[in-house]
Amino acid sequence: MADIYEWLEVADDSRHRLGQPKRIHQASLSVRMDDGSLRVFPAWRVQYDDTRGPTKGGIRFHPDVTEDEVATLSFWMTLKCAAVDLPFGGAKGGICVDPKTLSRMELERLSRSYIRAFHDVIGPERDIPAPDVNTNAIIMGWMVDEYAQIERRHVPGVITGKPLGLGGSIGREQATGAGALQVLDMWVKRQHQEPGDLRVAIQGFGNAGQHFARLAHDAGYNIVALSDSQGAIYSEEGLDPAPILRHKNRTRELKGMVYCDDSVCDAAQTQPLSGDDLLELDVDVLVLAALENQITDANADRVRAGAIVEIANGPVSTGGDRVLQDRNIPVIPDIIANAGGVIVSHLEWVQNRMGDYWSGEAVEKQLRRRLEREANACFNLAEEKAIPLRTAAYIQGVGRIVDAMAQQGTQGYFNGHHG
Ligand SMILES: NC(=O)C1=CN([C@@H]2O[C@H](COP(=O)(O)OP(=O)(O)OC[C@H]3O[C@@H](n4cnc5c(N)ncnc54)[C@H](OP(=O)(O)O)[C@@H]3O)[C@@H](O)[C@H]2O)C=CC1
Ligand SMILES: O=C(O)CCC(=O)C(=O)O
Repeated sequence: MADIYEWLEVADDSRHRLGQPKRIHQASLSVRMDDGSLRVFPAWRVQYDDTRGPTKGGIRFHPDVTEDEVATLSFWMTLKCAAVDLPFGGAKGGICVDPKTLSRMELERLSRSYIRAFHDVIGPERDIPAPDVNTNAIIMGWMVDEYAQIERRHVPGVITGKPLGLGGSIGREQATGAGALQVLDMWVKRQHQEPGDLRVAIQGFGNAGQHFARLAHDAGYNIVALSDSQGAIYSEEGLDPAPILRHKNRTRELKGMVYCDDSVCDAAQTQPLSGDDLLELDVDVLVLAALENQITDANADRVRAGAIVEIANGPVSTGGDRVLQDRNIPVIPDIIANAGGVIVSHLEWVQNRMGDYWSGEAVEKQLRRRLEREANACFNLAEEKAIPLRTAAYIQGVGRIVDAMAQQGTQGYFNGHHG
């Protein structure tokens, strides 16, 4: 961050405030298992900065979740919301759990217990959770219901990414993938390239990766490789994500696709691949849509992609970024590339507060307009100053945050402003 602060001549007060999270909430969630035993899961909600508005960010269920990880993710949420000019600060939540080992009832009890633990620190004007890794609309539905039961009233604006029947927004489900494709399209156009000429490999086939793959395929990109946590598949001829998604939903893993007898899958041309090998394929675009630290200083010198799109948060480490910069491999950074999700979450929150709901076209139009404006501003700044796209995106986000801090005056923060 030091270079960003130098660029913007950020005052010491703001540097101190942005140097650590404003609030870290921790809880131990006791959950009754189906067999009668009790398990306790560590959980966090970290609210990094609320200068520009209520804090916003997803909740992650993963066995590797730690307080440090949630805090880092909450910092990136703060930068992301500011970089695309949403009236939100940044937060993130997490539970250290492998949700794949839980039954549906156990998962529901765990999700509800998260809300009971953090009920007092979230709310539509305080902190608004949403889905992230291994959480989805169904889980958000349980959570918003738990919050309503505690409050004894409907409060749909407390959580976004909900099912439509509980106040969710049309378009939120695919928003992260759709936004990432829009940003990639804009970048491709600036390079005077055509989607049909580009070979794309995608790491991660969950909410963000699946929708990106489907929409990119429809837009003419040639998807040659896909991976999930169990392995990868590759086809020189190109993969059609639709039947692959059906297979994944049926079997929960991609790699068996090679041997499946789905008539749309040409097994002869689809080969298995290791997840690590996917990262080193000779492709035009490598899309990272799984977890952090996938490209580091240990493997960045073996990347052969022409460009990288970060749909995941932090998939390229600082060391990896340095190597890619030296090798002139552009990285379209997470806080712009994956901002479609939180942009439509904002639209959902606005609809909840108005009590009126919009068509898919209206949501899509607003998403496109905001991303076009903010991604273009980032691309222009990078070009004008000859700086990496990530530096430009950070300048865009941090600039707005420190301006707002300056406008607050000097005393509010220290007096426990906003709680
Ligand atoms: N959902 C959203 O709206 C947003 C998500 N993001 C970010 O996008 C990323 C993905 O999130 P999301 O799609 O929601 O999460 P999901 O849980 O829906 O999907 C994650 C995907 O990553 C796969 N995966 C996990 N580990 C690996 C690995 N080592 N190699 C390859 N694939 C792996 C999972 O495999 P498997 O299917 O086998 O479990 C799964 O397919 C995260 O970084 C998240 O923070 C960012 C903005 C918004
Ligand atoms: O939709 C949201 O509020 C946040 C999604 C998220 O967690 C993210 O953008 O990383």
